[in-house]
Amino acid sequence: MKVAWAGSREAFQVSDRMAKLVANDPVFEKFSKPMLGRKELFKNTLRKAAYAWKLINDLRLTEEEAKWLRHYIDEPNYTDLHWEMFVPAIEGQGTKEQKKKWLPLAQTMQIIGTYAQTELGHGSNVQGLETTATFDRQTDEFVMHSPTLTSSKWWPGGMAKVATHAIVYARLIIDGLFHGVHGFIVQLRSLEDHSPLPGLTLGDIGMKFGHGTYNTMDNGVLRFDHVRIPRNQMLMRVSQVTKEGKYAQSDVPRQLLYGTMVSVRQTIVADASKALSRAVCIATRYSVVRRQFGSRNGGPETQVIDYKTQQSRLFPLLASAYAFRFVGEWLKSLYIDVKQRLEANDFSTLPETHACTAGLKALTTAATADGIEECRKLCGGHGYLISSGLPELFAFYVPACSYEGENVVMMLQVARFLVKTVSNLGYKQPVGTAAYLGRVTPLLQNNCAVQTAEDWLNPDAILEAFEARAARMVIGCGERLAMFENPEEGFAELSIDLVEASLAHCQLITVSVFIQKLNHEIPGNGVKRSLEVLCYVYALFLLHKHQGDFLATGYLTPKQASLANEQLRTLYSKVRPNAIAFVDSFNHMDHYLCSVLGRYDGNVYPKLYEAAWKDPLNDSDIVDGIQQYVQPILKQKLHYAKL
Ligand SMILES: CCCCCCCCCCCCCCCCCCC/C=C/C(=O)SCCNC(=O)CCNC(=O)[C@H](O)C(C)(C)COP(=O)(O)OP(=O)(O)OC[C@H]1O[C@@H](n2cnc3c(N)ncnc32)[C@H](O)[C@@H]1OP(=O)(O)O
Ligand SMILES: Cc1cc2nc3c(=O)[nH]c(=O)nc-3n(C[C@H](O)[C@H](O)[C@H](O)COP(=O)(O)OP(=O)(O)OC[C@H]3O[C@@H](n4cnc5c(N)ncnc54)[C@H](O)[C@@H]3O)c2cc1C
Repeated sequence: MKVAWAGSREAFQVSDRMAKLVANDPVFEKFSKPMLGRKELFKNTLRKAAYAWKLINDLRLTEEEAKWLRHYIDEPNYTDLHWEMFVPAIEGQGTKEQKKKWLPLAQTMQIIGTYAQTELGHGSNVQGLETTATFDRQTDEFVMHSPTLTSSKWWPGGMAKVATHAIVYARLIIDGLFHGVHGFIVQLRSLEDHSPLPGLTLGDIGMKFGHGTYNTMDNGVLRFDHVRIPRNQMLMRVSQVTKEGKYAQSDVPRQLLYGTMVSVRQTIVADASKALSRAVCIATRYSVVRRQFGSRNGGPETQVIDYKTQQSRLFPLLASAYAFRFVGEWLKSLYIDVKQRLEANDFSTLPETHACTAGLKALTTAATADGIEECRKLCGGHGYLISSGLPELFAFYVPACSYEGENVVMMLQVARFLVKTVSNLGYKQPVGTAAYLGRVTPLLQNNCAVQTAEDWLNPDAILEAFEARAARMVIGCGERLAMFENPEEGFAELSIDLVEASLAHCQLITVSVFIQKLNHEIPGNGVKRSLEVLCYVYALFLLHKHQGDFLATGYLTPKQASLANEQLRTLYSKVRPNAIAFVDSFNHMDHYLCSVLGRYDGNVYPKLYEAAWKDPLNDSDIVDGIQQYVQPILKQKLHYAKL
């Protein structure tokens, strides 16, 4: 199962080696992080990042190994933006000459970059950005300027204190004419003494949610006061500006300017299963250790994992972790394919890839963020302790619902793709993830054939149910949209239904990828059978949760919906004996989990007790402030005492 989770034996070995490397090196200790103040926390992260870079070079780690190393170090920092956004932006949007100049510098970290798109006043609406890049023909330069307070760049990770360069997104202006938003490579700091270059105001935007996690990152604010950069620092694969000030667009579609976001959204989907599996591992192990009620004749109480209600909250999350792992793997291969096509100037699959990355990013991050919080509740009161590992994980993870495309905004992008697909149905056969929309007639006419709970243990029945629900919701929206004279008005009016239809479409993708995975790639019958159980749990849990959709679209009868729920309860009993094996298969080491409740050896209570004593408040019996503020209260008889 460890191999099935990792994707291959080789992938398992690489990640396992890196996990051990990090866990066994004292530099990467992290248990004391929540006790550090911001400055210490940040410096500590800089130290770890520098040491990691040294290890990557000294040990000559491959790109894959380096990624795992950074993952297990488990502290967001400036290198995330450098590797995940700055470098890909140059790769995707730079010309050959630009790549030749900038990539070697970035790949050896002689320069450190960030991605400066969002502003104080605009994040989702990229076309609304206000920063200007005005071409000056006399000097062959662009003048970068922040004309308003709301045009201040706001959020870019690593920008406040570390990055030497940024890809800055700004409105291109030539001779007073606006030519849309483009990316520019801008140097921010001196490579000699790291001071901000003249004309730039740079700072940190302040502490964020949680304590020890995202505050390791220096998210920054940046303002330009007429800062000049050479013309050849505009990323010119999509559009070019000549030294005469002529603006030209190549055959490459404008959407490629958004290409870096497609790349990172794919990474975010691939990472969702890491965060969810981490929370599920902690909650499952603890649910086996924790006992409440049910003791008879002085015997042990019941393990909380044996309560059906605990299972009904935990096991769907376990199944979701596996589903997200497989859909992440699938999306990665889709993305690798589109990347190769884009390099060869084939843009045909970009719209579908954009819809998949946007929608699955929204689906997986929302379910993971909610899932981590559910795992905290599944651990009862102890889940609220930092030493459970869950509060920090939650604080780290929730912004994923907002960054790289706010989730609702992303679902609306999926909706645009689906509406377009439906309106083209007469003359363009949908392919890939939208192919089912080409079979609307049977999907709209046929109803579910399930008659017994057992009938739900059938991938075809499940797939058809999810296809019919999505098709009916999408087509329904399309029909209602057609009644509006102004399509944009209609889209806005129906946006709530459109977001729901998009979710149904994305859930269909996750369910069908899970089923495909079982059909083709699982080594070992035992592993395959166990994963089948999880696949059914995932699908039937979604069906139960959204049964309103399945019933309202008329595909299911209430009886069939309740048979699905009956089968789901039976499936929980099949998951129970393997629950620990399922979470051990994630291969998460204690160092990575950083959780007293999720320890591999199950030795929870002594370690919980021991962890409490490490709190700085327990350094002495009488702490600072007691004599000054508590003793006087005890010694005086004031108003309320007299009453
Ligand atoms: C416990 C601690 C654990 C710590 C663990 C640490 C582990 C470390 C490991 C390292 C791994 C880390 C990896 C992840 C890194 C993440 C870092 C996060 C940092 C965050 C960065 C950011 O947030 S950057 C800013 C992101 N901003 C956005 O996403 C903005 C969202 N807005 C948009 O994308 C767009 O503006 C829009 C799409 C919403 C609207 O655009 P616009 O108004 O121009 O367009 P239209 O809707 O009219 O669309 C036009 C046309 O284009 C199509 N289209 C839109 N986008 C794309 C695209 N991206 N690609 C292709 N096509 C696109 C759209 O569909 C339209 O097409 P039509 O055919 O015309 O309909
Ligand atoms: C931790 C973190 C790190 C980040 N790192 C970076 C970075 O490195 N570089 C960078 O450039 N940016 C970064 N960002 C910014 C991030 O990309 C934006 O915050 C994100 O894209 C969301 O945009 P917004 O803040 O403008 O949200 P808004 O769009 O203002 O969202 C507010 C609300 O409005 C709703 N809404 C907005 N538009 C619509 C619409 N059309 N229809 C319906 N509802 C709508 C949203 O659903 C949401 O509920 C980071 C953000 C965070 C939290």
